[in-house]
Amino acid sequence: MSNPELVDTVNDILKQADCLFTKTEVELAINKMANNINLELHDKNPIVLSIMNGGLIFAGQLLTQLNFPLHIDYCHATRYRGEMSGGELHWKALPQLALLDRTVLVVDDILDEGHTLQAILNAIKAQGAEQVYTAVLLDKQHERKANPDYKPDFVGLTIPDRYVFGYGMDYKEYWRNAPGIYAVKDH
Ligand SMILES: O=P(O)(O)OC[C@H]1O[C@H](OP(=O)(O)OP(=O)(O)O)[C@H](O)[C@@H]1O
Ligand code: HPA
Repeated sequence: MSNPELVDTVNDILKQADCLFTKTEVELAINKMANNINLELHDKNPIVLSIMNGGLIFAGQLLTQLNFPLHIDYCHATRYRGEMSGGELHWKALPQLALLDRTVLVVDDILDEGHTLQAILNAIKAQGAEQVYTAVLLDKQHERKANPDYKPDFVGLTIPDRYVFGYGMDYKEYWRNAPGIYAVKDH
């Protein structure tokens, strides 16, 4: 269903947004993360678990730069569901590979309040994974973290407390394809 008014509105969101990081800057951050992950996980035969949908683009770009044997799987947990603030976590797809005694690298786009990552880590540990690492492209800076002591193993970039989209992250399910990290005007 085409909807010219909607298309205009969605285009305006990108036009009015503030670019926090360009494509080049994000790519550089992902390169650095890949180098660190290569050093740390090269002999661990890990499962790289992408968290859909937001983790899709980051995981895709990261994976081609990992230079060691690994398996790929995904799960889908969502608590924003097209909104700008999070609610209850819904599991839409669980990992298919057996995680027992494996090293798992969880790959997601953003650590915001951290409820999503904590729930995923709990689920992975409950399945008997030997070791769990986390890689997030963005860590949002604020005082609302579910677990303020938790730090991901690999972080690409830190961002201020604004609602962002691009590189897999959505604004009302749009602009996951935006080639940079953008903050919505006035948010
Ligand atoms: O740290 P939190 O406050 O829990 O938020 C982070 C999570 O929120 C987003 O997912 P979302 O629920 O929007 O699902 P989606 O990836 O399918 O868009 C994002 O991709 C992270 O997984
Ligand atoms: O700032 C955000 N943008 C997009 N998705 C998100 N999920 C948590 N925080 C965000």
